[in-house]
Amino acid sequence: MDRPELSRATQQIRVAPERITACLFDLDGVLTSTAAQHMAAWKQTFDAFLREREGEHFSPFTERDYLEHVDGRPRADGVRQFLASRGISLPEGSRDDPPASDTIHGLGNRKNETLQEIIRQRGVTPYPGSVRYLEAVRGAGLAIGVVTSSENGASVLEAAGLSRFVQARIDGLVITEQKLRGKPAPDAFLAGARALRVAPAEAAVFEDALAGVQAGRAGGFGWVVGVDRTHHADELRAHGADVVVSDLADLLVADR
Ligand SMILES: O=P(O)(O)OC[C@H]1O[C@@H](O)[C@H](O)[C@@H](O)[C@@H]1O
Repeated sequence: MDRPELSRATQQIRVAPERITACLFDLDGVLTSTAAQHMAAWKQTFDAFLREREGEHFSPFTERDYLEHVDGRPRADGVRQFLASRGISLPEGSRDDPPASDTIHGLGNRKNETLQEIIRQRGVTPYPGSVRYLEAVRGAGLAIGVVTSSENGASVLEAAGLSRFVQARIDGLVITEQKLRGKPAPDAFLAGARALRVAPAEAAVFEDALAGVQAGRAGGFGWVVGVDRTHHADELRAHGADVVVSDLADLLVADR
């Protein structure tokens, strides 16, 4: 006869394949719901810029533009890549350009002002399934790192109450400081693995951005998990995800 209490007691929760000893999480859209806030800030910034330049009949910034050119990439790379897709080139400028300047960095800083205002209004929420997964990963004794292109990484983690899980953080500021190439290059994830003292083959990458899964694949990571919150699972697979889930809690499988 089946004895449910007994089988529950003997169930183990498996969080990742056996070879994995460390987990490297992207932040926006993977642990916190801030990907939508980034997208909204980029849309406001680029639409105002394009309207000013091209008049009322400008072609607006779309979700597709975000996924292909901006999502997951460091701020200035996103500006450069999106403008290039529209055949626009601006002077590079420098990191401390005022937000009003029409330079790559000025436009990036304009977006950052808008992002911070949106975050002030809406706050930062962690995905409940991601918190459950982080708890399970920590409980299983795996190391945890966050690898995000965002220069706001530390404050977003703190506001979401997730800093307590994180043993190593590679964020947009570290990427600039250490002159790492941004995603889709694997550099930031490789730096995360080094910080946790694991080989890439022993580490898992969790990413919602096409550029991010591409970086995980390029770095030779042991398990690349795509997180699909905007119906782009096939593209995540095509860019290198081994598995795609819609929520990290879906990875918590009972293993008897
Ligand atoms: O402008 P920030 O906060 O430095 O963020 C840079 C990029 O960080 C990534 O995490 C986001 O996916 C992108 O949307 C964002 O543009």
